[in-house]
Amino acid sequence: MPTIVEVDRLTRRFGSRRGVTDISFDIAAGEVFGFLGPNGAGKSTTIRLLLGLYRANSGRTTVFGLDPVADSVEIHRRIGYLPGELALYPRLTGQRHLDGVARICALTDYVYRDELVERFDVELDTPVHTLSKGNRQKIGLVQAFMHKPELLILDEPTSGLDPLLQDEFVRLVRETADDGRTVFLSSHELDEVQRLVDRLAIIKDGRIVVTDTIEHLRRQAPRTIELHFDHHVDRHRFDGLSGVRLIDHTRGRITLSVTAPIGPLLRLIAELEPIDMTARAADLDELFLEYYRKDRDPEVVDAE
Ligand SMILES: Nc1ncnc2c1ncn2[C@@H]1O[C@H](COP(=O)(O)OP(=O)(O)OP(=O)(O)O)[C@@H](O)[C@H]1O
Repeated sequence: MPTIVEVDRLTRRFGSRRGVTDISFDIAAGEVFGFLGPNGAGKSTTIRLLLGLYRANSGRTTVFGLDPVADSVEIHRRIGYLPGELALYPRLTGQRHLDGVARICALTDYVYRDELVERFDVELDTPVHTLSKGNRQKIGLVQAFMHKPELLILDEPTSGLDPLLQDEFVRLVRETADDGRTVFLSSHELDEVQRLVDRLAIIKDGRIVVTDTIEHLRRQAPRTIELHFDHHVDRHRFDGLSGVRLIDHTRGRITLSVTAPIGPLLRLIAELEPIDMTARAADLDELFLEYYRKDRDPEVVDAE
């Protein structure tokens, strides 16, 4: 698969404030790539670097093999962008906004646009300042998708959408990827990212802390096992089992978090003869939160 986005040791500072530091990742054609991180992590800065709105202090990035600053016109023609804070003209209607974007993109086929308007039940005839946040967001979504761009860059795309429309959005992204087009999706919503993406990077304090597939992360994610006993069991029996952590211990109940292959633990459990056992599925949220939690860097760094 050709590489659509390439980011190589990119750094952007704002005076003494960190923006992003030494970040690298690639996105292949047809991939849905998640970019996840808490507030202030550096997601929007990365997007602005990809769009050529900021210049990097060091490192390199290409989009479709082109330079985001030097080739911005060509790149912008081939992408659909939904900004985190959608700027619309308050007095214009949704229809006027969509017509404006259609002109810029030289859109000739309106069938897909009309289909999206219907699917998302977009209000086209009232000035946008009278619309709710979710209804404005729907206009932004149609603007980004309607010309079937090769790459979609979506910053917090489902913010303000109700659960039904969030499901519709998931379908739209899947169709886009099935069509061989590429989606870069930035979010701090763990659920949204889990449902949608093939691969993700987690950014924190301006640095990427992990890049992996959802499937691989899920395999590493902790499972929770709860054991019930009608006799006393020494909780230290689980000490020394690699990848097994005791998270709770009350009379008759032991709760464990497990990240290793389950075999050795199951043998020990059988020996201890519990009266009941429940196992909860891999908890990706917990794994993500671990990455989120690890010590925070200060906002202000020494400018070199
Ligand atoms: N124009 C700017 N001037 C000064 N500092 C900036 C600027 N833009 C970003 N930063 C710095 O870069 C850091 C990353 O900001 P960014 O907006 O990229 O985070 P984010 O992950 O998009 O956050 P959020 O989820 O809250 O939108 C900020 O904490 C801030 O210190």
